[in-house]
Amino acid sequence: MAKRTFHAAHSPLTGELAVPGDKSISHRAVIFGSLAEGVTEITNFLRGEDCLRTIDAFRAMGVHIEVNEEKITVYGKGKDALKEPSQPINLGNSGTTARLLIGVLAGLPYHFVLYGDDSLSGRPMNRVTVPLKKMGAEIDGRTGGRLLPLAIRGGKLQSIDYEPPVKSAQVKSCVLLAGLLADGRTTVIEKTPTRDHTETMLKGFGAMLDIKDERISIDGGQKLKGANVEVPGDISSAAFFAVAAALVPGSSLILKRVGLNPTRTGILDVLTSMGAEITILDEKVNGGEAIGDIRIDYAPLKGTTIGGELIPRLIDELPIVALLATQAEGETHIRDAEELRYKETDRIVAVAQTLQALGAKVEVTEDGMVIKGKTPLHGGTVDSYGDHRIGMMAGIASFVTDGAVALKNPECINISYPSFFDHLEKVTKDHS
Ligand SMILES: O=C(O)C1=C[C@@H](OP(=O)(O)O)[C@@H](O)[C@H](O)C1
Ligand SMILES: C=C(OP(=O)(O)O)C(=O)O
Repeated sequence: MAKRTFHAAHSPLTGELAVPGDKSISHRAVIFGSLAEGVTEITNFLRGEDCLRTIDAFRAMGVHIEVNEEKITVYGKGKDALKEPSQPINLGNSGTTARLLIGVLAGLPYHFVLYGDDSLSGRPMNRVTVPLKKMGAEIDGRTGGRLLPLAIRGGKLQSIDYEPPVKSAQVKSCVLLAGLLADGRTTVIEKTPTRDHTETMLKGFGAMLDIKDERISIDGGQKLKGANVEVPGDISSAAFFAVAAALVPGSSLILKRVGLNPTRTGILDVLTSMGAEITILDEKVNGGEAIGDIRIDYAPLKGTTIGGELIPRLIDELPIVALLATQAEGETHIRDAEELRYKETDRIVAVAQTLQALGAKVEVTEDGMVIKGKTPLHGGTVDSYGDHRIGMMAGIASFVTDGAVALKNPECINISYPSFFDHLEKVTKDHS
């Protein structure tokens, strides 16, 4: 079993770091490029395992996709050119590939079989199969179509008005993608906003959307046109080094060209409310997405309360926020975050167990956790549980532990941040 040791490193983080491309936007660029007519060039694409699964899935349907050092090129020929794959599609560990792809496949007149790794095979798919079956798709799978492997018989879909029972950009995106391929107007009703990259990119590929208050509507049958996408840095990856800088006295770190879409910047709100100094530099809009540099200056931290509409704006950052909270004066309450239980692991349990193993005081609640700070952390051996965000949280913990953190199963970090170890080495070597 592979193990990785993170030596305790307490010197300030300074200088600049460019984190890899945004995972959500990279997936979508391949999906829309494959459905579009014409060439789509994607720069700063995230070469993490999850996004490579999305490329493989469309290649299996006959889309020509070139992967070069500087860009990904998708030679889209429109959705009617997609072919029935001869083999089952392996989705690996990627929830986003699974949920968004199912929305596309439901609208194609073919048969598909989808499967994933152990983690993905335990994650709920009924959140997307329920609306798609209402639209007319035939889908079956384990436990009555709730879990992978799934078999899909796609075809003609009818439009629906649908209010997802969970706050999920994956579900919204799935229904909008199926709506694009359906007859009539499909509407997703979203009371709490979730990341809106699908809506932004659909427009960038030439589709018309009607967005009024909580209603996002799309008319089926619209043709997409290939477009170029420059993927911003992933704020969910930047969050690990932003937190590291916020943890180590004397740090002043600049994270370059990070996506600042307001549906994703909850982490910056939390860092600020806990006392860290955050400055945005050089902000601009590129392809409908805000982007800029983030400077994080260390300042003493205090506990906070995180819940409600903030949760979807930082759902993937909650593990690293929990580590931050161990070093803040007072209690931090995380509420309304039951969705964490349906990620790569039950992240409420995995975060609590990992931090407790390093000496933190974390109490698990039904929909979140309570973290008591400021608590000294010690070194130890922990497991990623195969969850990239847990593994990276453990790595960043070594900025505050009094001894080394040994991580079992570190390879999962390649899912979203293949250069994580190099970047960790860079910020520690440059400045220790
Ligand atoms: O749409 C997306 O790209 C994502 C949405 C979120 O999932 P949910 O939609 O399940 O909240 C997030 O956790 C995931 O990493 C990426
Ligand atoms: C939950 C995540 O991704 P996905 O749902 O795509 O597996 C994540 O990246 O933290």
